Amino acid sequence: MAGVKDYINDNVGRNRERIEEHIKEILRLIGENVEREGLLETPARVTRMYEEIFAGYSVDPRDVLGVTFDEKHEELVIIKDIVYYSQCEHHMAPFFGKIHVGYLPSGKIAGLSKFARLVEAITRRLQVQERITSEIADILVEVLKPHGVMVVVDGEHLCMCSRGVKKPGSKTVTSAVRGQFATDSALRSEFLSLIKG
Ligand SMILES: Nc1nc2c(ncn2[C@@H]2O[C@H](COP(=O)(O)OP(=O)(O)OP(=O)(O)O)[C@@H](O)[C@H]2O)c(=O)[nH]1
Ligand SMILES: [Zn+2]
Repeated sequence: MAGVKDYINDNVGRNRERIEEHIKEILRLIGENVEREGLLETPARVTRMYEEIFAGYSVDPRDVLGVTFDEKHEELVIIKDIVYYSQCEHHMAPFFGKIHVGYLPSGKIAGLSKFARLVEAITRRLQVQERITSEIADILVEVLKPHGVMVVVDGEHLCMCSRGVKKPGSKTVTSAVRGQFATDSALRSEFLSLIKG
């Protein structure tokens, strides 16, 4: 498994030639001329792109929160507007949007950049938006053991825009609440109003 900061899919690296060959074959099968100039490098380019967009498989999301600090602050912390790009597992089409994370620390905080790294590790895979939302919440609960966590994700799914039902601009919003956020509606409202601003 690659180091946390490498963020590259090492399976793709190991299987580069075979992946390139399969992409070439798909191009042939859709009726393309794989010998034309514009496509000569495409299998290699797509393979390099897979190294990036599927980098999450080479990172254990728990590891990115490895560095934590003991801190007395036990009130709301919000990291909002974390942009993500993921690939839907049904069509392998991109979906993207913003992720907002709030938590109530119980003596342990994580470095702010680690929340964005957690998002990267979870979204750079084949995913559904609901699972992204609950995985972020559950991993934060597991590692930081906070009093509560709330995660809100919005997403625009290209499989609903450029194909299929063709509804560009429609947004999916998902949320997950854990701990105190599940029982305290004022806390949920505070979080929601702060992520709007
Ligand atoms: N719940 C959920 N569904 C998703 C997500 N990404 C894509 N989908 C949906 O996955 C479903 C797959 O449905 P299928 O009927 O098997 O596939 P399809 O024939 O291509 O469906 P259409 O998109 O309706 O043309 C579609 O309704 C997609 O909109 C996601 O993150 N969460
Ligand atoms: Zn899809």
